[in-house]
Amino acid sequence: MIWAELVKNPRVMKKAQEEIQTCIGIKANERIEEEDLDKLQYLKLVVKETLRLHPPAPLLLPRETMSHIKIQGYDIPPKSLLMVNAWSIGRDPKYWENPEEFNPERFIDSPMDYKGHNFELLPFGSGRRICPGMVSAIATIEFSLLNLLYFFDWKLPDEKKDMDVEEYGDVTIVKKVPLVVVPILRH
Ligand code: HEM
Repeated sequence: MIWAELVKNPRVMKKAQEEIQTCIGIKANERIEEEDLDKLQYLKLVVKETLRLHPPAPLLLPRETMSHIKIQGYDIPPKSLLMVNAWSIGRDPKYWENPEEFNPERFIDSPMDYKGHNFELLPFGSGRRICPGMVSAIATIEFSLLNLLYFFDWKLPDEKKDMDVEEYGDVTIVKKVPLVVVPILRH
């Protein structure tokens, strides 16, 4: 979904590429190293904003209550199945300004993170069942994104006017209509 959002929001794609240009420049050996990621702030915000709008596991994993509990005035009996809708929380106007807008800048100077402490942003869940693959997943996504933005510009095929960001799935979700974008070599 990152590519769908970046192609739909060329301003964001340009800004992420300008940051790469400024902070990494053109590398003589043409190899991006993992340490290069430390220099990039905006690219990380792009990933965070994508996970807010498009959490790949939108309902996390189900929980079962062990005892009688009360949540926001509702009585929940023991052994009830609870689902947490991270997708909907990530778009709730009570917590997010212009929630449908793809705007990585919303995280500038914000302590909000996806590590399970901020319940407004839960793409990896929270608590003792939080995703154990989070660090590895983030490193892989950021590193792949950096490589693809460093080496290529991306655009819609000529016959396409706009990029849709509709999703589809159940436990995990993917882009509903397969992504078609054209890479243009930069270096
Ligand atoms: C963007 C990538 C990923 C996302 C968004 C994601 C998201 C999640 C979420 C939401 C949960 C449920 C957490 C909860 O209910 O509190 C979960 C569980 C889990 N994830 Fe991930 N995950 C990702 C990548 C990975 C990777 C790369 C691995 C393994 C290398 C992994 C392994 C697991 C495992 C084993 C669990 C079950 C943990 C348990 O039930 O105790 N995930 N993940």
